[in-house]
Amino acid sequence: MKEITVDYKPGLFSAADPIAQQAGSMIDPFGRAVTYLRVSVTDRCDFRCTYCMAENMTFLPKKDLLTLEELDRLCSAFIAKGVRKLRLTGGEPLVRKNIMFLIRSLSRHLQSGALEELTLTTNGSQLARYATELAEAGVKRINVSLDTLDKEKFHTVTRWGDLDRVLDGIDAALAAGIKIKINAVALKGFNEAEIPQLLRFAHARAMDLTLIETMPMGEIDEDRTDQYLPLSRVRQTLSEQFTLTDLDYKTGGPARYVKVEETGGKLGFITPMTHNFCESCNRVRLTCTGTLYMCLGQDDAADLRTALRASDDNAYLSTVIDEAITRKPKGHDFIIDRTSQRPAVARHMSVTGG
Ligand SMILES: Nc1nc2c(ncn2[C@@H]2O[C@H](COP(=O)(O)OP(=O)(O)OP(=O)(O)O)[C@@H](O)[C@H]2O)c(=O)[nH]1
Ligand SMILES: C[S@@+](CC[C@H](N)C(=O)[O-])C[C@H]1O[C@@H](n2cnc3c(N)ncnc32)[C@H](O)[C@@H]1O
Ligand code: SF4
Ligand code: SF4
Repeated sequence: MKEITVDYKPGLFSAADPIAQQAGSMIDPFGRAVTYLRVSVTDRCDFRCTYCMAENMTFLPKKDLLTLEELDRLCSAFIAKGVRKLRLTGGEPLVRKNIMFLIRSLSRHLQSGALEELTLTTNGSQLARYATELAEAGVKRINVSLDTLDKEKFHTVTRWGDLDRVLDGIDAALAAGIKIKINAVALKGFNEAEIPQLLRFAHARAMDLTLIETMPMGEIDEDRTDQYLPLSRVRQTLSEQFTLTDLDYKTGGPARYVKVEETGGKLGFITPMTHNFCESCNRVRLTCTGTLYMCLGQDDAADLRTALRASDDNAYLSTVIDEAITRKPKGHDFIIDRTSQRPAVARHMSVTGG
């Protein structure tokens, strides 16, 4: 982690940008406004998905985690600086103890109008328990990760997961009035042939489906080459069965959407490997220890925990965030190629929550 020197000059990188002139905006060196914060509230999870975690993970000691009050203070500081969309991730966000305390507390920013969306990305295992409370707290839309509808394959890819629990969770969230988008990582030779079935499953329940290219994160020996499936290939195959019409629909996330005419639903493609979307990046990531990553695919980070604990006043914290934003890189350097000498990003996806 780089040491931070606070030498921030407001407007230094953004004087020409009209958005920058709005009070509180965070503009990076490439003129991109940071309006989306993803917060990994825990590094722990009740699954061990093969593309995300190692089989034997060592988790952070609980004493190293920010408290829920501290996470609230950090999120609120970002909202004061222009964040309009906040997504809780993990690890699995719903396994963090008392998570509803944080969600209920953050929902005040929805009520005040400062925040447009408070949402989460979840593996769905705890949704049956939390769906009603989430809806009551103002969560209108969530993303649920689901790579296969085959019980045994589900257990294989998640190592620990139970498909029926997730399906029950999805039903409970839909019944509570929460909109769902299904996220599926496209995995070569694993769920490739099943994508039409996933599509029909999602669209029959008025859920969008987003496919994701696997990214090379994790230990150096956790090579993703065997799992990687370019979505250009998936789209080509799907277009032999379905009529796909490009849409201009935007969520603030990285997916590009098409309408599937036969099912009437939306299908999104998240293509960090084949069609990099970094030029429109609007997001940064906060971990449960208060580390701020300016890019999912880079190691540079800022220590916000120290800044947070240095003073009860947010002024110093705000200058540290501003300085970090000046270091937001242009994009990632992911390469999936076993012959490449370039290492993958060494942290697991669960640290930054995808
Ligand atoms: N390379 C890269 N991948 C990202 C980024 N944001 C999201 N992803 C990938 O997309 C996946 C799905 O993200 P979600 O957690 O569903 O969030 P989202 O795509 O912003 O969700 P929506 O608000 O529904 O658009 C993540 O798990 C990552 O794998 C990003 O900034 N860079
Ligand atoms: C890290 S998980 C955290 C939230 C929650 N546990 C879940 O699974 O939805 C967030 C997202 O990251 C995705 N993901 C994990 N590892 C990935 C990888 N190597 N490449 C692409 N996406 C990945 C997962 O499929 C999931 O949709
Ligand atoms: S993708 Fe989500 S559910 Fe799967 S191991 Fe990672 S954090 Fe857990
Ligand atoms: S890889 Fe980095 S720069 Fe590109 S979209 Fe993701 S966070 Fe933004």
